[in-house]
Amino acid sequence: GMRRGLVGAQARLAGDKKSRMRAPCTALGAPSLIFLHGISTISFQTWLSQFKQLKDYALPNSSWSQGMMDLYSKFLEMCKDGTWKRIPSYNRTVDHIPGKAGSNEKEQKKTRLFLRSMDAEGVGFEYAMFFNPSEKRMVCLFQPGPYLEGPPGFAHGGSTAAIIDSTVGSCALVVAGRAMTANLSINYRSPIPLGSVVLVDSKVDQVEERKVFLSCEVRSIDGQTLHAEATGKDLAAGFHR
Ligand SMILES: CCCCC/C=C\C/C=C\C/C=C\C/C=C\CCCC(=O)SCCNC(=O)CCNC(=O)[C@H](O)C(C)(C)COP(=O)(O)OP(=O)(O)OC[C@H]1O[C@@H](n2cnc3c(N)ncnc32)[C@H](O)[C@@H]1OP(=O)(O)O
Repeated sequence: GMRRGLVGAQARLAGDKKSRMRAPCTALGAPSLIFLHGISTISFQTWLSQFKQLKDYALPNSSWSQGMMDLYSKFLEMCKDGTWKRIPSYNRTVDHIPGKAGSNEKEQKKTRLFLRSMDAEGVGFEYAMFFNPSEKRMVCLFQPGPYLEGPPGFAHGGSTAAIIDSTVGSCALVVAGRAMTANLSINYRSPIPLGSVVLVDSKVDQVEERKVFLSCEVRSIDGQTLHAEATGKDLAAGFHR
């Protein structure tokens, strides 16, 4: 069982020099340190899984159009001087929370982050987010796939709301820590063709205690078409729960 495995692994790692060299040492420090202190904070399973590569869905794949690739490369370029940071994207919310990545394996099978819940590439939400710390701005490059249809050939209003909610929500999360969307109001100005690429551009306008006020615009890559505009009100975790 878990306990015996744990003790066995602990002994093996702590005792046997060779395996200590083999186990991956990272910023977390040598495994023995983890076992000295780690046992009380994270389980062996979680410790191990942090080394197991979580699949980052915000990396280019063959379903991305040239437009999506070009926009991605443009933002990647702007990450070089630190102005922008690429936000990794996993298929479970907890995997984004430092220290919780890969936790409770068996639960892992049950829940999926909504926008990462379709198995095939390109059919649903293809997106990648970049954050600009000095502007408190989160942008999301979004390419809606054919399974997000609302009006024939165009994105469903709920899929647009979902990508806006996730971009605004992630912006509030990064700026204010754990946050929930309390209010999201969207004006739909021009339908988004399926397969096109749009930029969801959100920023924090104001923070008042726990309230985070954000605004967001969804535009075509050339900036010429305003598809939607939104305001969001997120509540940073109330801590009274
Ligand atoms: C940890 C950092 C990790 C770093 C992460 C890095 C990258 C992030 C990337 C990916 C993360 C992955 C996934 C996350 C991405 C997307 C998630 C998107 C966000 C969502 O999809 S999230 C789900 C939908 N969301 C809900 O499911 C919320 C249901 N709801 C509630 O849970 C409560 O309703 C709550 C908590 C909102 C408030 O409840 P509460 O008890 O905390 O606050 P309370 O009621 O006391 O109100 C305090 C003051 O806010 C005002 N206020 C309250 N509600 C208002 C409203 N609706 N409109 C206008 N004003 C409102 C009051 O009027 C009062 O104002 P005043 O003080 O002036 O009277």
